[in-house]
Amino acid sequence: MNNPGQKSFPVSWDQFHRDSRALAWRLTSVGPFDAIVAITRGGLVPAAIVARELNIRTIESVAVKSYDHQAQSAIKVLKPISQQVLDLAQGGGKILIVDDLVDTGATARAVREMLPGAHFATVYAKPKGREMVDTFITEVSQDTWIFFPWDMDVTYAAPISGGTD
Ligand SMILES: O=P(O)(O)OC[C@H]1O[C@H](OP(=O)(O)OP(=O)(O)O)[C@H](O)[C@@H]1O
Ligand SMILES: O=c1[nH]c(=O)c2nc[nH]c2[nH]1
Ligand SMILES: [Mg+2]
Repeated sequence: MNNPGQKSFPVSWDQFHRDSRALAWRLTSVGPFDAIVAITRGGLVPAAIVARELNIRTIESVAVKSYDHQAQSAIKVLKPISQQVLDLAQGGGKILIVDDLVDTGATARAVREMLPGAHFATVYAKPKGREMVDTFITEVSQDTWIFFPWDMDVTYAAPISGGTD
């Protein structure tokens, strides 16, 4: 989670678009894919960009929420993957799962279990979750918080040397 001692890695819309396009380029050697499953909500943005680049028109979403239950993190499925896409995977269709990042890997692990043969791609990865991802673009350290453009606003930044101007 986001603690005061963490490093920060702010990402602009422009950078996110470039990094998502780079992900699409990397995925060209893995596909073609029959469908994308975007993990909401953060995965919706890279999924749209990758779908455009790779000409994928069947796009499904899955919503999961992780929470701590008696010191064990559990996952609740808020919106499951449609039967149509599960059938597609069962019939040999190639499915691409997309999220914005993996951190601990808990979200990725849960969604992978729903689609064991799918290819899992994220734009960013932290070390703990990296092994859950097949393809990603940029790795950041575990103590870094990634700030996505849809979570930010333009605001004043204090000078590096301190002071107010
Ligand atoms: O690897 P993990 O430790 O599971 O963390 C990664 C997940 O956390 C964030 O989503 P979040 O659940 O905060 O919801 P959001 O996408 O709606 O912001 C992020 O978008 C990933 O889906
Ligand atoms: O915006 C976010 N940035 C992160 O680094 C992160 N890790 C888990 N969930 C996250 N959300
Ligand atoms: Mg998410």
